[in-house]
Amino acid sequence: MSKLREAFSVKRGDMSFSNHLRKLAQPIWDAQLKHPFVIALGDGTLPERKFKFYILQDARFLADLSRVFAAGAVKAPDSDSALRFAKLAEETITVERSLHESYGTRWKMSAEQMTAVPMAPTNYAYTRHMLSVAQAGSAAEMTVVALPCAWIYCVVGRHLLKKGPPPKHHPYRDWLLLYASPEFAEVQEWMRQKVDRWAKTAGTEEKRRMEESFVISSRYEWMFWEMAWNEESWPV
Ligand SMILES: Cc1ncc(CO)c(N)n1
Ligand SMILES: Cc1ncsc1CCO
Repeated sequence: MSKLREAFSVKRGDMSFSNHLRKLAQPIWDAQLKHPFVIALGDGTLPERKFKFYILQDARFLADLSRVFAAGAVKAPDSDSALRFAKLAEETITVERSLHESYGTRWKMSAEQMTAVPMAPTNYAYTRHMLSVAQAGSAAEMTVVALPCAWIYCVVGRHLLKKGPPPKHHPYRDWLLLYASPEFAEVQEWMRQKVDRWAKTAGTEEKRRMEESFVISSRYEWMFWEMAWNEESWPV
């Protein structure tokens, strides 16, 4: 596109709302790819202890993300969207259960022991943020608050596998393959379509809330890596 047409289309506001959101959060997204946890996860040098901390927190995170999708099924304005959110709620529980099974065996922990792990501060704050927006907001706001989860993991997964599939002996191979998969990419594509559609009829105030929720969720995604890297705990 020529510079002139580019400037013209921006002026006319041709950019989709989801791309507008991503642009707002771009510095935060760039910072994730440089986070030491993400780099070490990709090259396989991440200490198992930190990975274990992350997976145990993430299992609890996914249980709440599933509730956020379930709220989407309640709020969806049409039955196709309701069905898709209900499926996402189900799939998220399935992914959470498979974490319990595979890593439970590896670390000799029962499902009860895994769910009894207390949430670290950042995980608690992030999931409260999502649950509160999902409960108080519209279907569009619910979708936006959960969009960085699906979209950032897709970007991170693909970034880490840019140079090709992980070798058979890579300790975090399954994780990388899950998030770099086309099936996972489809989740954020569908959510973006919904956001772009619903943003067309959203008011100025609602759009402002969507921008705020998206940026806050993006920040919490960065903070989740930081939480796991530092094995964060409650100060008192
Ligand atoms: C913290 C976090 N964000 C996003 C995903 C992927 O949805 C995940 N598994 N965990
Ligand atoms: C968004 C998301 N994150 C982990 S599982 C899931 C739902 C679809 O696999």
